[in-house]
Amino acid sequence: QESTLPPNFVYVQDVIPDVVLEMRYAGENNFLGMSVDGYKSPVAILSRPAAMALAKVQRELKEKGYCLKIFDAYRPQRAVNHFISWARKPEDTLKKAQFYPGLDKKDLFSLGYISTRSGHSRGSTIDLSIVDYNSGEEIDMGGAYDFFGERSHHNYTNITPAQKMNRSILKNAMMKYGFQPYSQEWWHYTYQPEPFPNTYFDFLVK
Ligand SMILES: C[C@@H](N)C(=O)N[C@H](C)C(=O)O
Ligand SMILES: [Zn+2]
Repeated sequence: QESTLPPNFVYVQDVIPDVVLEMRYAGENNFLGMSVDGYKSPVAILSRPAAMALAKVQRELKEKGYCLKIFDAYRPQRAVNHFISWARKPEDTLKKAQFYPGLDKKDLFSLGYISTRSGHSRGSTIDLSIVDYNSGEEIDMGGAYDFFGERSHHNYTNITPAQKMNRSILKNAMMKYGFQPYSQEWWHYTYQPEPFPNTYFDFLVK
């Protein structure tokens, strides 16, 4: 499997066999409501250093009864371009109620919820949550993945203490192994130092 990838990229499942994948942009359960350009298979790809660090996160969380669940990892630039063309079609509001009820889709980039030059395309950024290791049930983060609004911000206060604690469990484990959080989205982390800080890759996810 690995031989089809550029040097220093790996399939996350090859490094973390028990990781849970729900690759949203390879299917229709996402803010566009359609599979996104460049995603040919529901697999997660990362730079090797990021994947190795993530394996340490998984090992630590597993001891606490949790398992990582990945929603997105490496994202081809053509997928980002698809996001941009989608945002330019104001008449298409198919998934507005679920993913961006309080916002105009044309503002999602300027408000920081989607990037035209995304860390995901540099290969060391990941969107993820945690689930119960045995049941696979998602841990309550006080907001859904890719909900674009203040509820997703790390400093949002109108969630329960348990939900805050759950966000902290993920954040503390990720930061311990070199992943930096993103203030606007509780699920989005970038491994530092990035092995490809200036390269926006466009190979297919397959
Ligand atoms: C679209 C969302 N999942 C995300 O990853 N947003 C950040 C800002 C990005 O596009 O890099
Ligand atoms: Zn992200």
